[in-house]
Amino acid sequence: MAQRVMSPQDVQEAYVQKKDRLVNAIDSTKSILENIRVFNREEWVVRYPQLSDKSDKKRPSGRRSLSFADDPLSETEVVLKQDTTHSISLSTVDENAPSESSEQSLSSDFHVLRLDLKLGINGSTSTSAASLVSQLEKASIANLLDERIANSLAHVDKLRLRVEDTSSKVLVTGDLNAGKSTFVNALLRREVMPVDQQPCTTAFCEVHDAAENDGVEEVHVISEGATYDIKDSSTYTRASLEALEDIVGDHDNDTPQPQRMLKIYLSDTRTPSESLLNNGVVDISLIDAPGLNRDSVKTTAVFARQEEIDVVVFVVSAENHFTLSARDFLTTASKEKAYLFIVVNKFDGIKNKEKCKRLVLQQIKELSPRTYEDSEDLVHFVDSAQALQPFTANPAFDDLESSLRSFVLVKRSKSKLGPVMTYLNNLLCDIELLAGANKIVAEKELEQAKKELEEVKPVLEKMKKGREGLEEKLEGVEEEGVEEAAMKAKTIIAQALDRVGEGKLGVSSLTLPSYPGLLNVLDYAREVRRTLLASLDLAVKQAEDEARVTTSGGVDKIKALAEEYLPVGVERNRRVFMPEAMFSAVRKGNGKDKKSMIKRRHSGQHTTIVAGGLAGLGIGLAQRPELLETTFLDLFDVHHQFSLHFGDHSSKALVKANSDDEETPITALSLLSVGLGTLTMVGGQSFGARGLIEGIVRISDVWSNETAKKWIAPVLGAVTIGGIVYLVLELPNSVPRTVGRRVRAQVLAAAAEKEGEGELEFVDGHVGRIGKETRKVLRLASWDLKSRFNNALEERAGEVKEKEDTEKRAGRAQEWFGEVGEKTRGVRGWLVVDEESGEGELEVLQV
Ligand SMILES: Nc1nc2c(ncn2[C@@H]2O[C@H](COP(=O)(O)OP(=O)(O)OP(=O)(O)O)[C@@H](O)[C@H]2O)c(=O)[nH]1
Repeated sequence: MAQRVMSPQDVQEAYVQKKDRLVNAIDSTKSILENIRVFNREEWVVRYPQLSDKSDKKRPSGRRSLSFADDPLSETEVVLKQDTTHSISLSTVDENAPSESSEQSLSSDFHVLRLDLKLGINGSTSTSAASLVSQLEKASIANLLDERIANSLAHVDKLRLRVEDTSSKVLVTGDLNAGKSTFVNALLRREVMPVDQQPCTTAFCEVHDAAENDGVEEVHVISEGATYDIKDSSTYTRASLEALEDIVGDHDNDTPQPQRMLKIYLSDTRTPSESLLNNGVVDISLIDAPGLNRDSVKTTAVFARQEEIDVVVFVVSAENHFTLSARDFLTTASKEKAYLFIVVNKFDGIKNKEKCKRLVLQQIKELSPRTYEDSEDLVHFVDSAQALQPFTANPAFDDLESSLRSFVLVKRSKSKLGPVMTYLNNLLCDIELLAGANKIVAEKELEQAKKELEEVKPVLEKMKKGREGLEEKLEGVEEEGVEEAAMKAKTIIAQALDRVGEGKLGVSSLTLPSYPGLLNVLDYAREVRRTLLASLDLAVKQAEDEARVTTSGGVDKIKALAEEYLPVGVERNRRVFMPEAMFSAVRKGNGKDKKSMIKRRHSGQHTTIVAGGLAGLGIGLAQRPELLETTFLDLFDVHHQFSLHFGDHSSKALVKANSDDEETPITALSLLSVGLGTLTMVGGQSFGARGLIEGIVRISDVWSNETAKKWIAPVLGAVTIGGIVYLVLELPNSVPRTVGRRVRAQVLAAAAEKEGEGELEFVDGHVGRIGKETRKVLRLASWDLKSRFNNALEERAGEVKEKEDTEKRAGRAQEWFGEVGEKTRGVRGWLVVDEESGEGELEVLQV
């Protein structure tokens, strides 16, 4: 207690410092809490940690299992450390680190921010709590936490007001006639309170600095039942200081009166360093309570318990020592409030002062041991009446006064700042725990996001790079396939058509019918025609089959590209390419092929590609009646012979045909020449066209000769008969040729009619159709792959974006919670200095 000589200024300064530190701490805590709320709302759902410290013998001390209210089953082993400032820090367990043995029993639960999440009746077992709590969503827990923080903020606001409130009340009480009023007057250095040898104080007289009442000295008698408000004059009646004696003593002592409350405003002219009321730090008000008697002990005891009473000054007469009621009160009060200041009054009149002191202290020791321990500060032997004498030195009373001032301030920091500090300290602990746990979550999430990004990002990059290549390759496959199919088709069909034109079969798999004899020559011609047409059909079919093979190859290539370009986990096209479904629409008319036509297998997850054919472009020639019609012309093709030799344009109009034939000059047109033309056709091989024409011209010369007219007719007749015979004999060979030529021409004509242009539309039409069909299938397959690829790309991009966002958010949260932890530790640092103070020592204030 060496520091008790500390000057009142020092005490005040220390108090002010402490108060300021506390206010700063409150403000910092508030801002931290507000930031947490904002962060919780805008950036990161703050998780509510649960630390279980199940007594696990194997678990090194300080280790806890960290889980979260919204996810009670995920447990992380953490180390809970408390440093010299009692600051809590959480860190994940480093298995390699040596386990430190910490003897401290660390609190691992929330004090202030605790959420009552245990909904069950016996929610104490972690399993039942876990199962109940797991039903709570992360967000709703965060909301609960937010609410809790909001409440706590409101409370902190109240605490701040309390800390900043500089008013402090000193209750003066004691036995009847102990000299309480005299003591109060001595403190005020004025005779304000009525003093009488008879017990006179019947009201609680609260003395304030007149500054609080605009400098006016007066008495406010608080109306019964009203809550005093200096600004509301209806709650009290005014009276002058002079009337005080009347008010206080204005009744008969025999009838108990309800305790009245008075406010007395006094100006204290002394300097703040001398004045108790106007001390510049706290607005102390003195309350002169009625003397303790049977009726008022309780009232006074209740009064003493009130929060705003910082110090209880107990006045006891040195002459009487402690009466029964005094003992009663002291016992109660010392239990309630450990801070009692005892004034042993009327000491001047005591003869054996040492004995008196000894006896009084002995009694105090019994009644309030803690007061006894600090008796040098807390027990004063004075004479108040003496102190009131002007111009008299009274060191004992001066010492009392100085002690009382310090005591008021120290007790004040105990009673007002202490609880605030404790609350704040607990709150800061909670924030540290919250920040520490959330930092760990953020770290984990960050790691997870990083790990996932490491997997997803390269895939995305590869896809991005591969995108153009894939498109190019797909285009290549399509073009190549179409080109190949078209080329093959062209070769096959054109060759077949040329062969048919020469009277040969378009494909080798068929055989021409054998010649049945002259009588059935027309049937023969019809049969030849049909076979030739069928061979053309087959050629087209062959071309289609080739296209199927080509397309199939293309589809396989696209599949290979899918394997190459689509990342793992993306669903491949599960459709199965069915080559027979290509060109299927054309086949519709063909009963035989119906089965192989369009097979849609709904079984399983396979669906067939249905490639529609191009209807009507010449396939199924052998079924077309207009082409099957066999006429005389199939036996003797007059038009052909005519155009062969004279190349007439009009004949060309009739038979849009063979442009390979060499152009011949146009001469006169006659039936004869047609006939001769027929001949020419028959003997085509041996005579040669030009020779024959020359012959005809020579014959025409003979025609004009008169003598020749006589023999020419029979000669001509014989030649004609011979020719006919020859023609008939030649029929088995000539029919296929004639029919073939006609068929080729007709087919070309029919196709051309359809197309309305160009002569080679039969071949080109089929080639175009086959190419188109091939393209259709390949395009569908590449489109599928492309869309799969693009979807996958988009998905990966989205995933990467999401992961990157998570990474950013978690990174920020980790940093942020780290900062909060640091800040919180800093704020706690300010408090700890104060917290370490002992019980009621003045030295605390010497920080
Ligand atoms: N000699 C001496 N007399 C004192 C002292 N203090 C008070 N007295 C006398 O004791 C009597 C009672 O004093 P009060 O101050 O009225 O006592 P109180 O405790 O306020 O009385 P109640 O309020 O009625 O209980 C008065 O006659 C005072 O003059 C003191 O220090 N020395």
